[in-house]
Amino acid sequence: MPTPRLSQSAEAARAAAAQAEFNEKKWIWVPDDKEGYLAGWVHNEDGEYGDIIMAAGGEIRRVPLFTLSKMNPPKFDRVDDIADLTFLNEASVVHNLRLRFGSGAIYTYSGLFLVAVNPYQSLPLYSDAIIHQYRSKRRDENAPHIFAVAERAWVNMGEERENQSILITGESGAGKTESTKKVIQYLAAIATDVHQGPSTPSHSRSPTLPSSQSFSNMPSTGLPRTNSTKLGHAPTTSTTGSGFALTAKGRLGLLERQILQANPILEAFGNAQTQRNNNSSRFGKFVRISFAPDGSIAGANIDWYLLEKSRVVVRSEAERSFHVFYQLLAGGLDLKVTSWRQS
Ligand SMILES: Nc1ncnc2c1ncn2[C@@H]1O[C@H](COP(=O)(O)OP(=O)(O)OP(=O)(O)O)[C@@H](O)[C@H]1O
Repeated sequence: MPTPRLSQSAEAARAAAAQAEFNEKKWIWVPDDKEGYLAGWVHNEDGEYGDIIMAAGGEIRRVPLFTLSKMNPPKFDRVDDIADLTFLNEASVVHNLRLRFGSGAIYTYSGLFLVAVNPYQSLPLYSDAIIHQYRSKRRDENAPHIFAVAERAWVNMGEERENQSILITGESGAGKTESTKKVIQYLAAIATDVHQGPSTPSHSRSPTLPSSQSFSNMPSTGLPRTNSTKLGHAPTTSTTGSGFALTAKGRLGLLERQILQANPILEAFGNAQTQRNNNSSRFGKFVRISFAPDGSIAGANIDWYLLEKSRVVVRSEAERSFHVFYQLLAGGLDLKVTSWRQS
């Protein structure tokens, strides 16, 4: 057996020490108004209450025992899949997401789901190189990522010959619209790969039946009143750049570009600055992408629901109307379009 490298043995020693320290005490999470949860250990239990020594500072807090949550051993820190935690409680989930976020990992699995924590800054996570890193890989071969979800849907479509859906949900400003764009970016790149050539890696077989994948990003209330846009016969006039013009294999096909470039138009008419989000979608969106038997994109359809039309005439003072009005004014005044679009 090869001798472990120093860094590996140092890491193992650190883990063993952390585990030994953990074993010495009854570690728990204490709810905290400011921090959410703080680490501590039980010093003394007395009926329904316990005296807890807080890990940061050594302060002793007397709290009801039912408010405490069990802590997972340190080997579970930064685990890729929350479902792997021994103690699956809110405090442990928040702790894991926080640790991961602190080291730049905004994505974490939770069983079949993917949790995305909005970084509110541009991270180098969506380049062509990263697309290739996720292409044809199983979920456990890479760190959690929205591309892995898109890849899984793609592979399932081919293997099961069934339509696939990806539901993206969250509160306003959580990152639903951005996540939807990343899924489309990935699928467009894959489809272009299929178009362009033979280097499709092993497990990424092309689907053998026409099929479709859909993504919805919908408000949670009300009956849908839908409108729909078909892509595939669109005029050749170009729209503003999508930011996804090229894949590592070359230029995207016309359809792939149309799908990506529809977003700025939709966002101009349906998005507005709110107090929570500078580019808030004021409508629900259902994107359907159809694939041809060879795996290339055959067409796309976008349904939209429940546009908040009242925003045109009434809104709070701190918010704005739909972007398009400001863009028209800016264009008319020969000014630069304001920076509502960040990507
Ligand atoms: N993965 C990401 N990387 C970098 N920034 C992001 C990411 N996701 C979201 N953001 C930032 O957060 C902002 C809000 O995200 P987004 O518009 O996707 O939220 P949303 O959930 O669609 O909100 P709403 O329901 O109000 O439309 C984006 O404009 C962007 O600045």
